[in-house]
Amino acid sequence: MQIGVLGVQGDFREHKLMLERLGIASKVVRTPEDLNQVDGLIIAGGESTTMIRIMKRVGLFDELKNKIIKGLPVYGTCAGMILLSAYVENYLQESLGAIDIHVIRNAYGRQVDSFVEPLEVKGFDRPFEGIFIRAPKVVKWGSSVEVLSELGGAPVMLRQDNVLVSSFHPELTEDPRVHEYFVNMAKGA
Ligand SMILES: NC(=O)CC[C@H](N)C(=O)O
Repeated sequence: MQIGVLGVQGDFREHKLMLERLGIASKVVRTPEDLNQVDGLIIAGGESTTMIRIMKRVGLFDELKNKIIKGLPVYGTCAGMILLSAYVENYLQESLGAIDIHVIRNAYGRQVDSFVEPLEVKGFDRPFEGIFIRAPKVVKWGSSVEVLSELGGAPVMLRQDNVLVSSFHPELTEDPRVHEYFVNMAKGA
């Protein structure tokens, strides 16, 4: 089993390190061909508009969309969550429509308003340190979406079948539990 980390932009190296810590083989994905070699994909935080532009240029946008429909397990953090969402409410931009959520970009404020908050996550026996950096807020979600964690009434970690998203950054902590959760998803556990 090999997990891909979308390497077009953003803090994908931190995700790769986390997978390495878990003893999981990983690969930086930059082309549609790379995508054929992975059993799951992580989309890091960064700038969603830049990521879409690069993905379209290299043919990754449509290819990834098809693969997700066919069942490829994906996990998007922050900008990755925006990319996977069904609809971005406050900017005119495309998204992959992989999970039935509506998001508002930068809803928690600017870079200087970044914050850390302990989160209760379904299935975790102790809180997870949620790091929020210009995070998106989920404002609508469908009935087939499972909320795994919330903060102040807004979901911050959600799953729909093969798609996992979080508005926070577990790759910036020392805690591998969210990545472990995704690896188990990719293994079909
Ligand atoms: N840390 C992040 O990924 C920030 C996301 C960024 N604000 C966006 O809208 O794309």
